[in-house]
Amino acid sequence: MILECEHVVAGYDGSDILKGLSFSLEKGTTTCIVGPNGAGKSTVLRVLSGLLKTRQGKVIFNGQSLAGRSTSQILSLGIVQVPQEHSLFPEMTVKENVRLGGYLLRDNALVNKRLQEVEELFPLVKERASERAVNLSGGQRRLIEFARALMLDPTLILLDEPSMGLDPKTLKQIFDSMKAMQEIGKTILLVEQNVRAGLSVATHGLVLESGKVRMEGSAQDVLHNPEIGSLYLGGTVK
Ligand SMILES: Nc1ncnc2c1ncn2[C@@H]1O[C@H](COP(=O)(O)OP(=O)(O)OP(=O)(O)O)[C@@H](O)[C@H]1O
Repeated sequence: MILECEHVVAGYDGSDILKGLSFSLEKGTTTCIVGPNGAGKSTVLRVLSGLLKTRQGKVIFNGQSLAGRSTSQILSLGIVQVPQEHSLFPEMTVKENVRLGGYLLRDNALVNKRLQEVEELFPLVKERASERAVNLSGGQRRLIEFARALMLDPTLILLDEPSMGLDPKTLKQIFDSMKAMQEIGKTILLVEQNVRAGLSVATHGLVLESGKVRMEGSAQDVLHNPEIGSLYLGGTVK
């Protein structure tokens, strides 16, 4: 297991949102977290990236506890998050934005090597290298955010609703690029409102309800579970 969450309690102000959450991620898998609004899906990602501290329980990543670690320490350990809102610097070029993803490396030769690897996986990085990020479409910006996240060669990539606001054609590119990241061995934890598409790209599914795991299993099992189907997939999600 690359990540283990054990009885995690976490929340905001006076209220607990995650109420004793336990789950684990196997290396190289893609897990899609689904569940109703407010279930705590994004909160899970915030805990794993260190933006939110746990109140109880523990998170073990690659054999090490995340307790007391800052967001940049967690980045160095190999967990990187692509946030829900777009996060490129609009006036900087694509290449400058992607290079920034390697800011913790402090070794120019290594940054250049990583940039080359990332360009191979995401040709758009090279094709639009000197374009300012502001000139890209929403889907292209998302791909560049994925590319930037890969600069540290992370073990675990957290994706918070990456398809938000994108048209169906662009959506396919986003999901294809997740598959490409899977193929190079990355472990992915994905929160996706587009439940069917999210579970289709994933190997595992985790159903969250009121801050607890309602069901976990293979993505196909979750996708075809009649109860889950009627709750989250019935009619509204294509
Ligand atoms: N910064 C915050 N301060 C206070 N409460 C918050 C904060 N962020 C989220 N919450 C609350 O925590 C609960 C869980 O939020 P979270 O974003 O994890 O849900 P979610 O499952 O991702 O749902 P959604 O699909 O609506 O994004 C919600 O009730 C939300 O209002």
